[in-house]
Amino acid sequence: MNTPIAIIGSGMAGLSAAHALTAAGLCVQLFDKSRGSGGRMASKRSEVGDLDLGAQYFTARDRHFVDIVQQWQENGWLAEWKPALYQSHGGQLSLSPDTQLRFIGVPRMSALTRNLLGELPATFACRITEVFRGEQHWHLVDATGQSHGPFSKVIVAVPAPQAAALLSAAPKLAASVASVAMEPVWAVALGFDKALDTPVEGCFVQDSPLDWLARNRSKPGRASRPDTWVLHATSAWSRQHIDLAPEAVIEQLRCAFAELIGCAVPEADFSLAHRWLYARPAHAHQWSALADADLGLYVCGDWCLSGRVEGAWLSGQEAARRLLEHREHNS
Ligand SMILES: Cc1cc2nc3c(=O)[nH]c(=O)nc-3n(C[C@H](O)[C@H](O)[C@H](O)COP(=O)(O)OP(=O)(O)OC[C@H]3O[C@@H](n4cnc5c(N)ncnc54)[C@H](O)[C@@H]3O)c2cc1C
Ligand SMILES: NC(=O)C1=CC=CN([C@@H]2O[C@H](COP(=O)(O)OP(=O)(O)OC[C@H]3O[C@@H](n4cnc5c(N)ncnc54)[C@H](OP(=O)(O)O)[C@@H]3O)[C@@H](O)[C@H]2O)C1
Repeated sequence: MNTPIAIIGSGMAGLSAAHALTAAGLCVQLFDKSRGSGGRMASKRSEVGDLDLGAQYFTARDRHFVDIVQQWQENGWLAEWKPALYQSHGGQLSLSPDTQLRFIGVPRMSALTRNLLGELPATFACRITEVFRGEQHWHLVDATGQSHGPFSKVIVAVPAPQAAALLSAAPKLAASVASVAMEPVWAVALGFDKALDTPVEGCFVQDSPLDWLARNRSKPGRASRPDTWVLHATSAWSRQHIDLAPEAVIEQLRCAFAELIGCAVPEADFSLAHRWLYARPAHAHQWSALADADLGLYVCGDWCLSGRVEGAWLSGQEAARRLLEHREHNS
């Protein structure tokens, strides 16, 4: 049997690499520090239903990604989201329809990555802290000190600041990855027993602590009651308020929401806040994926490209392609 390939991170990039490698007949083993797959495409189960706190939707522009998105849609894992879209500039709210196709996992964003995970071998609640190479093979050590291996190659598919810490075996690679800054985002969910009196279902926001807001019930497959909303702060606001208590974040973003939405906003009947420390890369890159192919160490993630779901998928594909290419040349 093949010595398996370790993939650290079961977000879109890690799952994309896993699919490309298993399609080529190789064995993979995924590891994730969370209890499930999906990473920043996660959805939170709550008393008011599932809430997509990270990625809100995604677009498909690359033709390979367009093709796979179509397959996922045919499998019933995705739906198109057609919200009544608004924009807010300087406090002025206006309708902002466009023709962009936007996709979401159904019945929650994380359903897509759960479907992609399928039966792939994966170890969850396992934070990898060390990646080292023995004489012939790679081994991983987790936060409890347990070691995992042997593996023929390793793909690190986690946000850049977390990846850099795992790359001490390849100092040049580690230095490139460590140069990538990622920005935080505070996300807040609000639930109202009595629906808000507004036609807004999604809104791109400028000149506010908020960057984006979405109304859950406008998304296919979501509960219609209570009326729940997800608000994202800008990265600048999130950085400035990084250590603010969640209750204070909720109140400040609720006030910003009330100022722009153009209808009465009562106290929320439900609220929660989630802090994404590494939400998006500070700058876009055109790296696709990074590697020390002779060592057998590969790095991928949205931050190698656009900082979007599409970029994460493309980056995972590229890491797998480079691994397979190197393997072929050396066989
Ligand atoms: C608030 C927010 C809103 C967003 N909105 C959009 C949007 O509307 N549209 C869009 O296209 N994109 C959006 N994005 C970006 C999108 O979510 C990401 O581009 C994409 O999900 C990244 O996938 P990834 O696999 O590269 O990384 P991740 O999803 O971060 O996956 C990395 C995985 O690695 C795991 N991990 C990390 N360190 C370790 C370790 N040491 N050991 C084991 N496991 C580890 C994590 O638990 C995680 O599951 C948004 C992101 C956020 C945070
Ligand atoms: N919050 C986070 O941490 C994020 C991390 C990574 C990505 N984030 C957001 O994801 C969205 C995905 O971008 P894309 O796939 O390119 O989607 P688009 O819908 O095309 O949006 C891109 C960008 O364009 C502006 N925009 C698009 N449509 C409209 C419209 N109808 N009216 C007004 N503006 C529109 C908008 O940019 P602004 O700078 O104007 O707000 C969109 O952001 C994308 O939203 C990322 O921010 C979040």
